[in-house]
Amino acid sequence: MEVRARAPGKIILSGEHAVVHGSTAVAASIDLYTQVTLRIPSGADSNDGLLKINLKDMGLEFSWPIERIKEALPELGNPLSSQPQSCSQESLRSIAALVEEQNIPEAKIGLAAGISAFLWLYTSIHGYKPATAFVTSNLPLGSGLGSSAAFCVSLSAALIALTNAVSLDLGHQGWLSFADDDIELVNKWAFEGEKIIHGKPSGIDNTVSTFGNMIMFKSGKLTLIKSNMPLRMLITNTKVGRNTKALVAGVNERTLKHPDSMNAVFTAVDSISKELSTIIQSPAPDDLSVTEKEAKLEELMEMNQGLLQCMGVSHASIETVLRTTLKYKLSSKLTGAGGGGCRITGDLQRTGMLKQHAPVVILWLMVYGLTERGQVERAKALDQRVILNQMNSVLSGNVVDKVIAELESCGFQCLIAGIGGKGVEVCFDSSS
Ligand SMILES: Nc1ncnc2c1ncn2[C@@H]1O[C@H](COP(=O)(O)OP(=O)(O)OP(=O)(O)O)[C@@H](O)[C@H]1O
Ligand SMILES: C[C@@](O)(CCO)CC(=O)[O-]
Ligand SMILES: [Mg+2]
Repeated sequence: MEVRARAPGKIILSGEHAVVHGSTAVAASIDLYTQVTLRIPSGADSNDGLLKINLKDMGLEFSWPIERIKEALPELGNPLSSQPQSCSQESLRSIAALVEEQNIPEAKIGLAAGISAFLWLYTSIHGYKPATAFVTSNLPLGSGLGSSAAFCVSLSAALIALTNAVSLDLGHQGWLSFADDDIELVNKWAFEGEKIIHGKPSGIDNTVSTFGNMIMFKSGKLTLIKSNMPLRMLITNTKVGRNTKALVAGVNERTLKHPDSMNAVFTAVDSISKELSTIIQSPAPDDLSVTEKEAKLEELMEMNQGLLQCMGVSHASIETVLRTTLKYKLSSKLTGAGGGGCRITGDLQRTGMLKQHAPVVILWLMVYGLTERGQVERAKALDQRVILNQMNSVLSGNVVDKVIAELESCGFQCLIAGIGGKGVEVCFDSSS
């Protein structure tokens, strides 16, 4: 039996961190994916009695004799794939011991969290069957683009697809979506995996990776957003090391120290996310309103970035990107968990995690109307005379090319991502 599953990464347009404390956030899927191929051997083909995970991009493989897993996690003999379970502290300790036996290279120790989530999800859903999971991804790990969620969602989808808990057409050619109830199950299992990696996730990352599109999310509930604006994002990767779990814990600590002030910050973020989603969804009847909407979105983004600074999750490298884009009158904000304040960076350095984690932080800015493709889209939406004026001023400066060149000269990486595409899908057909 073999199945492939793929799940997208995400950007958060507004509300990261505050969403963990009950505020509204807005997120969209991006066209970068993690893919998991799960092979469960049948009959004589025993896979040597091993459970394996092969991280193809990194050339790493980890494996455990099934007997060793049985001994470490004896309570998982009767897996209940239709009932997502949280990993107990005791199971977490047993899983940590199984992961430690693998001697993960020091430079890749951040992978331990992902491998732990794999062991929990696999054994909770399939019990003690030998199998191999192959993983590939074009998302940077630990960057703010939801690599952990895309990993947990694609893994959960592949695992669930090979159980009786869902009904899928095994003869279908090409990529296939889950039915409504089944997709909820994938999302719930993925959330259990995210809990192992993040500590205290809000669930926004696994939800947007599962359902795709653009979503508004608050206290575990999602509302799909239909954007009436062709948004494009320039994502800048500052390549500064960070880790979501530590950053979320840092905001939590600050909230315990200054509950009233931090709650006021979270309330402000809630309003920003709500206003942002109203603007994105509102119809654009005339030229002026499109421009006005863009200006308002930029302002809201700037305000959200200021509040993220209050939460202590910005970073000197993020400030450099902000200053650079501001020179071209473009607003940016960090997306995802951010880059760590001085105190958290201190903690990370002490535990050696700064060195060990994939070193990236992402920022984004709107480039609607500023790229060549954006010009075409704007041309469709706006009056030709107005466009010519705007195009002239934009093209003479060639803003996006200039800002990208300057950001890259600082050592950052830039990419323009498509947003709001499909969520998780599976495929049983090895030819596609
Ligand atoms: N393809 C993958 N293979 C194995 N482990 C992965 C993979 N993708 C993510 N992970 C696990 O997730 C961790 C990164 O998760 P983390 O939440 O810190 O960052 P992120 O999800 O990229 O960013 P954010 O949560 O801010 O969006 C990695 O260190 C690893 O343990
Ligand atoms: C920082 C955070 O808000 C988003 C990470 O992408 C954490 C979460 O919501 O789980
Ligand atoms: Mg994550």
